Amino acid sequence: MALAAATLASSPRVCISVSAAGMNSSGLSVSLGARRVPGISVQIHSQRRRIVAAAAVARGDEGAGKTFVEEMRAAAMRMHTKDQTSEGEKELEGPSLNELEPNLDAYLRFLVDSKLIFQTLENIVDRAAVPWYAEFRNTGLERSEALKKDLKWFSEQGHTIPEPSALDTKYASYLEELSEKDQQAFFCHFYNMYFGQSAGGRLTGKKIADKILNKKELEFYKWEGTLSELLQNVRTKLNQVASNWTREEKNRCLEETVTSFAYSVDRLRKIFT
Ligand code: HEM
Repeated sequence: MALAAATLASSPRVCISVSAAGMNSSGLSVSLGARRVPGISVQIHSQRRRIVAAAAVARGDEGAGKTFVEEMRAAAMRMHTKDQTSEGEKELEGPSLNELEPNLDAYLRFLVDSKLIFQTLENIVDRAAVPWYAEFRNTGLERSEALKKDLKWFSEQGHTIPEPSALDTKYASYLEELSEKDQQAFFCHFYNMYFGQSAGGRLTGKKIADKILNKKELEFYKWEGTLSELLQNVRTKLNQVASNWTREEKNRCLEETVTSFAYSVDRLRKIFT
């Protein structure tokens, strides 16, 4: 099957190349490195290698003394396109998100999918099958309750709330599985979902609200307390936990950034199609 890089890469600000080579009839399913992830197909080997190599460079030269969260952030920034942030390294392929109109039905689907993923992350840390997950309960960054309120509001406005997409349903299962089998990789998703939402997620939400919601600020983009402090508390805890990880475990976490972006970028992209 022809390369479907276009599926994600030609969409606004999307920077992950996607291969359809392993698609099955139910949609997308391709192995991600050694791990098989149902639901999304991404050519990641070279990207993962680049992220780990860049992390090594950062530790050696430019970033000696970097905390692990700084390493995770650097890996995430590398996955951005240059127009998203000055630290982005990817070329923009296709039109910029700013040039496209968001679609309200698609945005509702995005909110439903986001609720599913945040709820999954929050359930996992609440259950704390791995004891240190409990450190990340009630951080103040939780988003599922806020999204519940937003969806109730849309429903009251007469909108039909859709079911979660098949892809994000699979992503939720993937996170459940990862949380049991690979704590380090799981925490990469945790980090990117919450920190991404507080940065680019907020910017995108504002642009969408300006265009199609008459500037209404959704609860999804509001935090109780001072956001910078909430983020800093979580950074501190993440650094504490990661201080017990081997270099190999840290690298596994960094490599997972590619998969985390693949799912989130796909979720975002659909708002504009
Ligand atoms: C439309 C798409 C996006 C835009 C416009 C965007 C933009 C940004 C911007 C402006 C920053 C702040 C850079 C700075 O500190 O100066 C940022 C940070 C970040 N973004 Fe994105 N981003 C997008 C998508 C994503 C996605 C899909 C993820 C991952 C799921 C993500 C994860 C992150 C993370 C982890 C940070 C670092 C936050 C921190 O250090 O507190 N971003 N992004």
